[in-house]
Amino acid sequence: MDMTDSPAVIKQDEVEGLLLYKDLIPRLEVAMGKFSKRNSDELIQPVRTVIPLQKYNGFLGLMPAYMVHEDVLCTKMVCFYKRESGSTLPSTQATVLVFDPEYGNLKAVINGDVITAKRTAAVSAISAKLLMPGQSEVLAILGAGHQAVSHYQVFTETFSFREVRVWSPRRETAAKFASSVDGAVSVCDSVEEAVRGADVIVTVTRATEPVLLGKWVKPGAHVAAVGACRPDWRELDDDLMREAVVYVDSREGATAESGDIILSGAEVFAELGEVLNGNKPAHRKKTTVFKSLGMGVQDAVSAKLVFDQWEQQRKL
Ligand SMILES: NC(=O)C1=CN([C@@H]2O[C@H](COP(=O)(O)OP(=O)(O)OC[C@H]3O[C@@H](n4cnc5c(N)ncnc54)[C@H](O)[C@@H]3O)[C@@H](O)[C@H]2O)C=CC1
Ligand SMILES: O=C(O)C1=NCCCC1
Repeated sequence: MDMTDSPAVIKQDEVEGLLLYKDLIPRLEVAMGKFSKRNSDELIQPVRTVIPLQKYNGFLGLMPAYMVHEDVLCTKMVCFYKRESGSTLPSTQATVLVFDPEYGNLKAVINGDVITAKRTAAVSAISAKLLMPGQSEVLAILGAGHQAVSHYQVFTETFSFREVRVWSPRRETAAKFASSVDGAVSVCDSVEEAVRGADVIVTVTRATEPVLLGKWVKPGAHVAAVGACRPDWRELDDDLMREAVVYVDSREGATAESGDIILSGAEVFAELGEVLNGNKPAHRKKTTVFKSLGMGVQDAVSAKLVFDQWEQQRKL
């Protein structure tokens, strides 16, 4: 591609076909490991800038990242909203801009919704691979929207659960989710019913108050907590946050943005990257929480994969 060319525009259905978990997961592991080394000669990713859209109960997040080993410079722009429980509007909408790091020209405008869905789910799967109990048989998913679908896909592709359960505040939303995926899913009427005895719990809700209480969580279970990405929003209660060993994607992100961490006063034990680097242990036998906030480097490796494959296909 020449630097005077118009940028490629890569749409949602194309991204869907180009971004596969088998390619994404190892690259995310490398990127998170490098991030945790904090070597600015290799990788730069500041905490995202968040602009409130007060009139619309929303936020714009700007998520730039530069990664030398992948030679990728990009920024995601993601709008996310506090929605009513029954709203059918999307909670997040995203676009990723990819630049040539040498010259600064815009190379691609990529739909960011599939990237956001898949890279978030892939990172939760990495957390589970490291932290879930050895014999994990039951997966519970709280929330039944976009992230629930991508989490279901990668968790069932990567692990073998005997049972998968789902809960949503509206039963019909959970039932619709269950009938849309390939495979059996039990629809639960309460959070307690969904999580009792579960080995792995994924929280992918729009909740702003705790929905998952520590007293319902089996000791030793792993929780991948994906929602509640504002300092005053919660998905998990204080009991769970204080009893669990807490892992995060980025310490700076978590201590700036996670209501579950800030308001509970829970201590962050490690970043996933530190575990991947062998610098911190994975406490598989203890109750663990992975608090995900999302990182620009995760979008950057995803965008690079999509763009490289899009270019290859164009040459055929
Ligand atoms: N950590 C990260 O990197 C990312 C986090 N997110 C967050 O993940 C969450 C889920 O995102 P999407 O699946 O795209 O949203 P979505 O709007 O597609 O689905 C959210 C689901 O949450 C449930 N829900 C709605 N209101 C609720 C309430 N008051 N209490 C409990 N459950 C409720 C419903 O089942 C709904 O389908 C959101 O909070 C979003 O901001 C999204 C992208 C990346
Ligand atoms: O990383 C992301 O992308 C998001 N994180 C928190 C909320 C919306 C999107």
